[in-house]
Amino acid sequence: MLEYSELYPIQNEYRMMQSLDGMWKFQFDPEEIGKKSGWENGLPAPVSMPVPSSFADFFTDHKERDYCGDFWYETEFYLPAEWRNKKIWLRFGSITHRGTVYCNGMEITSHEGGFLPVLADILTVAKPGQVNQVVVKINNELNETSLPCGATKILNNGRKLAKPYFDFFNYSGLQRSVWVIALPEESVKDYSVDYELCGTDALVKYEVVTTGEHPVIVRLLDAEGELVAETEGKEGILQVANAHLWEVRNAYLYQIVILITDGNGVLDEYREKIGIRTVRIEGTQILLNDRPVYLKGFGKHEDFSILGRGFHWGIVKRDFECLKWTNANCFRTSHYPYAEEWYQFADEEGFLIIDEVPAVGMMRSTRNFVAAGAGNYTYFFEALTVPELLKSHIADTEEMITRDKNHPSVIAWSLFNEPETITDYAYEYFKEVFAAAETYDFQSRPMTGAFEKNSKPELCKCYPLCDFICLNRYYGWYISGGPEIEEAEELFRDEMDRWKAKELNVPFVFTEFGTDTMAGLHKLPSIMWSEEYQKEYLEMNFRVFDSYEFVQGELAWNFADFQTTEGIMRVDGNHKGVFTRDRQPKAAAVVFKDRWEKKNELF
Ligand SMILES: O=C(O)[C@H]1O[C@@H](Oc2ccc([N+](=O)[O-])cc2)[C@H](O)[C@@H](O)[C@@H]1O
Repeated sequence: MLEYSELYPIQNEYRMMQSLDGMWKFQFDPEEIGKKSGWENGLPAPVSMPVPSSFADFFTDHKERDYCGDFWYETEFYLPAEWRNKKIWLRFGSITHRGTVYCNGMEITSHEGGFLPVLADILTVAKPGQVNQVVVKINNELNETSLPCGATKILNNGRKLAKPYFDFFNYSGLQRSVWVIALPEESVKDYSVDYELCGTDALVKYEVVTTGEHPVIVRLLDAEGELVAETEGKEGILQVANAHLWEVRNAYLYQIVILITDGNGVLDEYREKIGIRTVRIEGTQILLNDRPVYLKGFGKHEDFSILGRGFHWGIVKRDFECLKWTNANCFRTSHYPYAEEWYQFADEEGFLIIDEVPAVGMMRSTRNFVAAGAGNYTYFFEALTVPELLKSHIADTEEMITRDKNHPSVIAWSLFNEPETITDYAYEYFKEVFAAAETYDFQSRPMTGAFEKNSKPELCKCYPLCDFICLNRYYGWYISGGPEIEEAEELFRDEMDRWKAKELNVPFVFTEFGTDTMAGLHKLPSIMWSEEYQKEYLEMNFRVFDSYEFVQGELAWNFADFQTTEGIMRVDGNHKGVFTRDRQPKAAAVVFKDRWEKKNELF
């Protein structure tokens, strides 16, 4: 159980909030002198830096864009005098990858892991009715004891460089919104909901955690704001007659209202939109509200020019318009939990999400695709540092599930992407991760992970942990690409036949397949990297998917082109996007649009 509340901040009579988004001060600390020199009291020579944003792509110099090490942010805020009797917190949507928060010069908290909220209790140091200072010391180095995995190289001149074991750029900084929030002394800390359908009615089972002992009232309002159910107690069941279900691309949202009362009045109120739906696996099918659903969509990234991984509602809006245009119904938050607003919007739009922890790069290589491509065994889970990594993995899993567990859009947890899975060491490691994850989700959603090509049916030790199996496969790209595509299809079918022969009786979802494609490069006959080849590759993949009834979803890699570390396999980023980085369609987008229009998601 986390010590602080991960509930998304809201404003009402009892809860207040103030955004700290805007222009902050910023300073690199390559010599690591900040702490010794008292930078927690104010930065000596700062530049300006927008929040939320990654810092990297604002700069025009290599040393700044590729900066790896410690760096600091600073801002000020006025704390309203009327908030005097409240609990005061700073809430960072994330601090990437780790940071220490100071308020008025005092160290408040530290957090490891760059993709989940950080809460800092500043009650004892913040001054109501005055201007207060916030300083954050951040570090963006990669290692093998926290997620995502990588290494940090030190050049001869002492400069540090990130060496990710994955291909997305190591964007960092304050990439999500920052708030000051004021909560009542006794407040709603957390709540969970789960659903059961009984004919046309539904049961909403709930659990509420508060910071005190006073009684709790829970109400359910329909989309018009009319009361449909009410009950008392920190756990209980709300009965909903003629329930409107939250369906794929047809989202009906209720509002849950949680009140703490002391007999004289209300002490706190928390409200949030929720959707009534069930999700479970039965045989080879994924059932949403007891009906099979075929997943259609993409793996994505939080990635955009200039902002890097910085949150902007404009990107959310455009991406959902493009997703809807392709007739998609799902995406995977590869390879880390996204800003919370993505899930809120998916709840509204009726999109399904496979929510992924940042467990990527669990194969020792400067670029995991080199190791993956070569099939090299890298002894990853035999290192002495593995117990510490496991702790971070479980902590991130707890924080992700605690944060996202009430979103109707979230239908499954992905607990890894492309680790080494062929040893008993890997199995023992992931067994612990899955066992922990199970204890955090009130809805017991299906759990999975994405397997790369060395996780073959005969060798992979970890697939039995998964409720459904996700495969990342590149037959026709990394394997037998271009003129060899017919052979790629045979090899692909051969692997699928071997999975089929295992009679696992679980759904399979393709969580990656795709080709790098330069937008505007046309060639007849096709060559690899041309728009024509991307289409031919997809048509081949679709033939294979459609030959196996246990294939219950296809999430292409990637929704859009995205930035990566520089290297011999990437030309200004990864170009497997079906859309360009500025969200314009390549020819393949129409292939998806047509296929998914015909491929009705509900059977
Ligand atoms: O390369 C890609 O575009 C994507 O592929 C995935 O990694 C692989 C790379 C190479 C091979 N291979 O050589 O077979 C297999 C998998 C990663 O999950 C993803 O983050 C990355 O962007």
